[in-house]
Amino acid sequence: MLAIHNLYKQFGNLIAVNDLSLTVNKGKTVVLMGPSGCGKSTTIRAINRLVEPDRGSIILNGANILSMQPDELRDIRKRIGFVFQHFNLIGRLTTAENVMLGLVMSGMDKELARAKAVEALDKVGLEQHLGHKPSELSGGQQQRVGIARALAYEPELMLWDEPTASLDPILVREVLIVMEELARYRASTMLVVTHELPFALRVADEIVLMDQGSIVEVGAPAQVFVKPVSDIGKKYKELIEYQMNTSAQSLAGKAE
Ligand SMILES: Nc1ncnc2c1ncn2[C@@H]1O[C@H](COP(=O)(O)OP(=O)(O)OP(=O)(O)O)[C@@H](O)[C@H]1O
Repeated sequence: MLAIHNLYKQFGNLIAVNDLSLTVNKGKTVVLMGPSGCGKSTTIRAINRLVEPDRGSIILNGANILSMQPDELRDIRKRIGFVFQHFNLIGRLTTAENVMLGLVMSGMDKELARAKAVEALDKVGLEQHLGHKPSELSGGQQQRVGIARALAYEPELMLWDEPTASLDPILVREVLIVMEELARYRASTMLVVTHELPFALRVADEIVLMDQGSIVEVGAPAQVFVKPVSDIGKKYKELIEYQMNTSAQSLAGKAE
């Protein structure tokens, strides 16, 4: 279980995250949404201390990540998978080698690391591409390698920071399908920053809406997007209604 209490981060005069508290229960998928610049990435990056908050606590299974020393932090990072917007694969390495690299560098035997890489790549549907270089893969496949790289550690918590934001829209779907499968069938605990409304609607156990560094609304998708109480929630509701008006059914009507 992940519990964030009173997280606060300022960049110069700008308050990026303002006394934010949030809980993610084991096995649940929580989707963090909100306008650009509202502090979503800063929050999620603070969890494995890619950003150093000014104050607050981040408790994962009883231990406060923000008070950990470097060696404890190194260990906890192995238990937290992080999928970034940019996949940062190493071009001269194969798919399997990219996934193995972190495991081998953290001291794992090469054969075992390879077996874990193959297993993780199988989970994201890339078992046929073990020997391919990133340049031989589509953007969606490259991001699935990025997901496998995080999964190979068998993390207890998966953090996703806009994993589809740099993808061609046509390739977004294959990544969302993998994420949905992980959320539904593999009982990972997931905190996801995304602007993908269909994913949030289909997969989230809970939606957390942020605005200007603070949480403004929390609830199940059916609550937040159907009966919103916050201004941001109301804007998402309008957006969903707008998108539904261009659904396949109404397109079919136009084609007749
Ligand atoms: N390293 C930094 N130095 C200075 N300002 C920063 C830094 N990182 C983030 N910010 C600022 O903090 C605020 C919150 O940024 P953050 O990236 O957390 O927002 P976000 O909600 O993830 O936005 P987006 O959806 O556009 O990624 C923004 O105003 C951003 O410009």
